[in-house]
Amino acid sequence: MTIRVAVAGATGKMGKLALRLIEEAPDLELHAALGRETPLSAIDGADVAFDVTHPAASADIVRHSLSIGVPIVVGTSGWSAPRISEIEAFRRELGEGAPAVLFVPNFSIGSVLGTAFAALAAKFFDSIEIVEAHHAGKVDSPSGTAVRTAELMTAARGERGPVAAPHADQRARGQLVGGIPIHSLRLSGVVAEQRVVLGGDGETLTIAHSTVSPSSYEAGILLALRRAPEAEGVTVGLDALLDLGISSDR
Ligand SMILES: NC(=O)C1=CN([C@@H]2O[C@H](COP(=O)(O)OP(=O)(O)OC[C@H]3O[C@@H](n4cnc5c(N)ncnc54)[C@H](OP(=O)(O)O)[C@@H]3O)[C@@H](O)[C@H]2O)C=CC1
Ligand SMILES: O=C(O)C1=N[C@H](C(=O)O)C[C@H](O)C1
Repeated sequence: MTIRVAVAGATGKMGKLALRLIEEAPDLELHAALGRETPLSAIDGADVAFDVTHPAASADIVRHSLSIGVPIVVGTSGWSAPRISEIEAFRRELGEGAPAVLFVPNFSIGSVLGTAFAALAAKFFDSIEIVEAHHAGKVDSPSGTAVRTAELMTAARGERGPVAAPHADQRARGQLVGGIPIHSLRLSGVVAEQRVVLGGDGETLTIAHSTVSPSSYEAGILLALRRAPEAEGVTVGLDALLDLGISSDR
């Protein structure tokens, strides 16, 4: 079966990457390539929508896609847990049979594993801080990956409770997500990096991931596009589509 894909953000870096992958894949076909000015009705009739736009535009695209019965893969950043809850409520209003949404903070397999390892380690340490670095053109901070990592680590701590983040009221201590400080660097020469540093009694553990080329996103994009038409409900994170053998409940 051929999966017809509508790409929102088609003029951007990720959109162009998706167009190439669709062109090369025998089981995928381009339904529509949406630019900033393209009416969202161009999505109508697709088997799956793929959103890689801007945090300010993504919610309208997701809502439109759900309203017309098209499942959607969302790669755009800025989807924190409270914003995802709003989409869950919107889907419930649409009733049974509402299409699936796959929020994917990071399509890179190494990044997904790094986040899963961080969640696994979270309850064993007193202190946790995240340092993420991205290319200078990134418009949002902290990164969606860092927010997701902090949310999963906070949830995984359970009864251990929040980490110690002394002097967190000082601006240089980063932005707190779930009590975990996130420090964002925006630099020429960088694609995307994340370093989770955990501190305990007489030791630190660092979990670091680097995307050195956008090619790291390709396998994850293809996996998400192929799974979305049969998916149900709201899924967050590519880990849900992979057999990691460890749990990272949201
Ligand atoms: N999940 C993941 O693994 C990854 C996610 N991302 C995220 O994907 C998103 C896109 O990244 P990237 O391709 O690098 O960014 P680009 O800036 O290269 O492209 C952004 C795209 O979104 C469009 N756009 C911008 N503003 C709006 C708007 N208000 N309404 C509709 N369309 C708009 C742009 O159109 P125009 O050309 O007209 O400006 C362009 O097509 C970002 O949120 C980024 O963080 C990026 C890499 C990996
Ligand atoms: O804007 C980017 O480039 C990226 N954005 C995503 C994020 O915010 O985490 C994913 C990846 O880090 C690249």
